[in-house]
Amino acid sequence: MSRTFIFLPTFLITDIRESDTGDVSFLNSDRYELKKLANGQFLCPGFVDLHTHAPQFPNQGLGMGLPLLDWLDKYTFPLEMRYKDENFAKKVYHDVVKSTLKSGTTTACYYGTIHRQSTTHLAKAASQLGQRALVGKVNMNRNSPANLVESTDSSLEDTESFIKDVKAFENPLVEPVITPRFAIACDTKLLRELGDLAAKYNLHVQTHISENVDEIAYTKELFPDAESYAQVYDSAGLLTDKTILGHGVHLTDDEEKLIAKRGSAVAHCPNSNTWLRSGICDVRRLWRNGVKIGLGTDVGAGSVASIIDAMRSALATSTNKSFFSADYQPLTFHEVFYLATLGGAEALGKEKVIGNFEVGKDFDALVVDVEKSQDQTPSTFTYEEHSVLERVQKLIFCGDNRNITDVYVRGRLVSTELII
Ligand SMILES: Nc1nc2[nH]cnc2c(=O)[nH]1
Ligand SMILES: [Zn+2]
Repeated sequence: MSRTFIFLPTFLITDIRESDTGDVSFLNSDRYELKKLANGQFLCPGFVDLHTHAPQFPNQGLGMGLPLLDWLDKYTFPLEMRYKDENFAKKVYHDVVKSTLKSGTTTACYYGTIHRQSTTHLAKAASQLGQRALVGKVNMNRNSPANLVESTDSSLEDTESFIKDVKAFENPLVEPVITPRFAIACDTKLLRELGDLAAKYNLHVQTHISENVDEIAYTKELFPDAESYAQVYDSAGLLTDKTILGHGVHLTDDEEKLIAKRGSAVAHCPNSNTWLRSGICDVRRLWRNGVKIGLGTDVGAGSVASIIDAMRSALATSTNKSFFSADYQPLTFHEVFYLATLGGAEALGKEKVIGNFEVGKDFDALVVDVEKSQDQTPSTFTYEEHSVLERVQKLIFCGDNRNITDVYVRGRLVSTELII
């Protein structure tokens, strides 16, 4: 049975429905575009990727198995240095945005590099290709290779210029985000001034927290007076209800409660946590402590840029955790689907705009196709009798980009431009 969906030029989801008799002739006007879903297709809310590094895409799949700090030195920092070259950045970033859109990511939180102009190219690519995006110029003023260390003043000046550059696009879908890399790479003064900038411009903040045990030990050495890693960010005014903290694998209960109290969110990045052997994040404990959570791909520590993979990895890691903790209930496919959509929207405070198809929200949507096909385009094997819920399971457990036929952001079909 195919069904008719109605797309309105307002870009909003409306409550106009096909009449009971199936008569849609009243819609034969220029105001509406009718699309019939083919057998096996269903509409899915667009995915939210809460944490990914656009400059690291060329390194996908490299250095897996190294611990975080060695991986940064050996693979990540040498690549990020190359983004001093704006032409290199422009080319990579265009492909990155095309690739994440093709993966069904309608909203992405991107880290750039320390380079202001190159990171502006990333924001421009998202703006031109129609993605909803939060884009951050990374701040680093210590404990990093010389080519990636900024002075405190230039880091702040460039960040403020970057904010103005992105705001000048006047695209409500693309926002600058304050992005201290992590506490190891930023001193107290820089962190505090970045907290002030976030408040001055009412911006989101993104950074890393408690991903790896050596990282936590080094942070404690650098901030001996802080009660905890979370406290370092909190003292700088960086824990707000617009903050997204990447990972949070080894947070204590007290830290989780502080994060919840401030209204900050955690980006759960299970693929990355596996390949850098960082650990297994206890999503249920974060929920119990009241922390908002969504999913992140964390490319290039994560090897796959797709939130479908992030859902599958979240299921796999929580299942593995349950083997060793008898009372641990693995996540369900319903729960990871929530994390990939509405959970991500709530983490960003955008739940009134995106995350599902409630009337009045923007139409950020994917046409998903899980029907078996001669030409092997979709990657699943499905018969007509499979219900929509079964098709959703197939997408999560066996699907990939080939199952995403169309991508809409705020009612605009963006996937037609995505032939890479
Ligand atoms: N996974 C990951 N963790 C980090 N911590 C600081 N920088 C990074 C990064 O680029 N990737
Ligand atoms: Zn990261």
